[in-house]
Amino acid sequence: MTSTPRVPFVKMHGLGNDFVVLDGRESGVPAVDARLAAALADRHRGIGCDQLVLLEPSATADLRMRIFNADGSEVEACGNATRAVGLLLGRPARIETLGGLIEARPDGGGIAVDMGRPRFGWDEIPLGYAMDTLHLPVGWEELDDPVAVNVGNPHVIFFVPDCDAVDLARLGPLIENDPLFPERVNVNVATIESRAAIRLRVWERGAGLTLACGTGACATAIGAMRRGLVERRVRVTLPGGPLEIAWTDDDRIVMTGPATEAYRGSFDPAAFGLAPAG
Ligand SMILES: N[C@@H](CCC[C@H](N)C(=O)O)C(=O)O
Repeated sequence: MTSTPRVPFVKMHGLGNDFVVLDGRESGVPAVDARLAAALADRHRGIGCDQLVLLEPSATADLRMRIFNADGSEVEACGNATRAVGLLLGRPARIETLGGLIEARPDGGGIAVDMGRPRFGWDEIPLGYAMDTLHLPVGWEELDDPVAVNVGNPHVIFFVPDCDAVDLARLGPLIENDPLFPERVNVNVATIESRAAIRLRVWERGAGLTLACGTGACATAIGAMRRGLVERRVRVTLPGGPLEIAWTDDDRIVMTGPATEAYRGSFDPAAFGLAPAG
C-alpha cells in the first residue's frame, strides 16, 4: 500500500491574526482554490486560521504571496501575513501580491513593511457610485460619516468615542455586504486616543472579527491623518497588540510590528479531498 505524502505547513500569526502558510515553491504542495482554502481554515474540521497564505515563485519580485480569507475568497493584501512572510524569509524581500508590489524587511525585533501608496478615489476603493471618500454620506445605526481608503484592499473606517462599545459582530457583516461595496469591505471602528495613538477593532471581509488587521491599521491611520486627527506617525493598538504606522513624505505607508512562528506541521491531503500527487 502506498501512503500519500503529507503536505507541510507553517502556522504563524501577527498579533493573533493567524495564518496557515504553504510554500508552493516546494514540490508536493497542492493547487489552492477557494474550497481547499476554506477547508484548511476551518477551526473544527481543518487546521484553523483567519487567512491561508500560499507562497509561489515570481517573475517580478523575490516571491509571490497569495492570500485567501477563511471563507475561501482570494484577496489583494494582508499586512500581518506580510510581516509573517518577512519573518520566514529573514531578509529584505520584494513581494508580489494581487494588490501590488510590497517590501518587507527585518527591523529591530519585528518586521517593517512598505505597503505602497494609499488610494482614495471612489472607484479605487471601490464604491458602487461616486461620492466623497473622506466623508461618506452614509450610516448604519450609530456608525456614520466613515472614511474609505484602499491600501491594497478596501477599508471603511468609523471614528467613534469608544470602539469597544460597538456591536461589531452584528454591524460588521451588515456593512461588509452592503451593495455600496461591490467587492465587499473590511470594517474598522476606531477611537482617537491622542495625536499619536489610535485604538482599533476590525471586522474583516471574509474572516469576521480578528485580533488584529495590519491593512486595517494602515487604512485607519491614513484615514485619521487625512482628517487631521493624528500626526503622520501613529501607534494603532488592536485587541492583539500595537502596530506603528507611518505615512512617508513620498506617499508610502510603512507598517512596523511583530510576527510569530507558532509551529510547523503537515496535513494529509486525502483528508481534504485531494488526490495523491503524481
Ligand atoms: N488580516 C489581514 C487582512 C486580510 C484580508 C482582508 N480580510 C480582506 O478581505 O481584504 C491584514 O492583516 O491586513
